[in-house]
Amino acid sequence: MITMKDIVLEGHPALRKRAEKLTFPLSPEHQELAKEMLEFLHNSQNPEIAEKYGLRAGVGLAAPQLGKSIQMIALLVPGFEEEEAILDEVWINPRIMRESVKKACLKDGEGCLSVNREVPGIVLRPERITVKYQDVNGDEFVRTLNDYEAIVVQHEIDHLNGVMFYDHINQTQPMYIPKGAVVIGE
Ligand SMILES: COc1ccccc1NC(=O)N[C@H](C(=O)N(CC(=O)NO)CC1CCCC1)C(C)(C)C
Ligand SMILES: [Zn+2]
Repeated sequence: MITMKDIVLEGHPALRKRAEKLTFPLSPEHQELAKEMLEFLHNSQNPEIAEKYGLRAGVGLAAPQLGKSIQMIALLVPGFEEEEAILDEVWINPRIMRESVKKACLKDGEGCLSVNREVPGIVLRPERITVKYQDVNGDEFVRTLNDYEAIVVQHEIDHLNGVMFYDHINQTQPMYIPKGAVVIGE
């Protein structure tokens, strides 16, 4: 099972490379990796397992964070109360096709499973995105997301392009939120 020691930290080259597109059918190794990545997120959101293995509660994970420079991300965005998760899946070769002009940000900024420090600052991202991706079988999907799930997906796709969340923080005014931006978590 994947635990925190398998997740590379900032400074690892895989976090600053463009990840390779995958072809289908996926190799058995890549099929197994997809399963393990989603299982890590489920484990990390299970209080007993997370406690036992010291897992940070993850909502998304990108293959480069495991040192694998391939275009694969796992997403587990919980629903509200006990309803099922909003996103519980692995996306291959995701590509943002459209993005809104309107921006959104998390009130308290972002963190990262590969960053073991607080990096204060607002991370502005398009509030709504349309993403094309393939599932582990190679079937193609187009999906429009907004708000929190759009932020998670953009954070993970950034990892496939060697981008870290703090690359988006305005160095001169890190806390500045432009007028008209949607603030999530208020
Ligand atoms: C169940 O957990 C939650 C429930 C409700 C709100 C938030 C969370 N958890 C998170 O935001 N978790 C973050 C996360 O997984 N990531 C993913 C990551 O590092 N991917 O590479 C960072 C988030 C920052 C914005 C979007 C993803 C960490 C870095 C704090 C572990
Ligand atoms: Zn991250």
